[in-house]
Amino acid sequence: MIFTDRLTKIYKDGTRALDELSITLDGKISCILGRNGAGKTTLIRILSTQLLPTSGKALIEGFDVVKDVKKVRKIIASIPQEASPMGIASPLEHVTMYLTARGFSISEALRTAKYVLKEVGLGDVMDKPTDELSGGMKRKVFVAMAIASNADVVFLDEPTTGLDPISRLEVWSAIKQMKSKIILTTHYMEEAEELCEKIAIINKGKLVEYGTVEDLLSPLRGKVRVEGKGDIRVGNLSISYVDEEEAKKLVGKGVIIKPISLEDIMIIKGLYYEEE
Ligand SMILES: Nc1ncnc2c1ncn2[C@@H]1O[C@H](COP(=O)(O)OP(=O)(O)OP(=O)(O)O)[C@@H](O)[C@H]1O
Repeated sequence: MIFTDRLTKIYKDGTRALDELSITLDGKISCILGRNGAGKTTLIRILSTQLLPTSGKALIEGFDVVKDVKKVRKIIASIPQEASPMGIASPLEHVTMYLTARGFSISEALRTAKYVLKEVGLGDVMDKPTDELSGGMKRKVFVAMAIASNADVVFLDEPTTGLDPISRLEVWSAIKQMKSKIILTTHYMEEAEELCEKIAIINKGKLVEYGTVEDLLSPLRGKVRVEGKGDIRVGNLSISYVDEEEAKKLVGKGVIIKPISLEDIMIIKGLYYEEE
């Protein structure tokens, strides 16, 4: 369980990236969803003991991320957004070295590394120097490290950013098979819907909503999204939410009708409106 109490981070330039964020993440896979700049990376960096909070408290499985750093580091694995692999080492060497550093025997590390690299779709390139791999493949090397770690809690900061659709599916499938508790940040709604038991939506460093996909979608239950008609403006788009019966009457009248998704929750919460 991950727990924060009034967690605040104010950077040196005065940016308040987290603003008294109190949250309990209790899902097997919990997602932190938010737009660019919402505070997701700041939260992950604090939880994974890479950054100190300005004030407030955060606990991972009961251990304080400031006072119990060593204990926290033992039970977590984290892939930072900006991680980049060492050029000449192969994906297999990367993952194997990482696992041996975490206490795996060499044979166990090799076996696990090979298995996980195949799972994320890097089976054919696991012996190549990583600097010969594409950007998306390099990203997958780090996702594979976190997945293979088998840590109690694994933090994945935007694990599928920059990946093509097939790679994204491979990573999703590997993530679903993990035994670890996972905290994942994303701004892809479909990723959160596909993977996450619990979702926390944050904006400007504050918690906007927390719950299962069903909980979050409940304000719009029974409705559909109509694009091309309505008072809600998202960029150049007019949007409204209407009952299915009402939507049927709009068919053929130059509108697009779509099922409700988490994106709509972001819209009704005001997170996708034009900036005032
Ligand atoms: N080192 C830093 N110094 C000053 N401000 C920072 C620093 N790192 C992040 N910020 C600011 O803190 C806020 C939150 O940033 P953060 O990277 O946590 O957001 P995010 O939700 O992860 O965004 P993204 O989806 O774009 O990665 C932003 O306004 C950002 O500009």
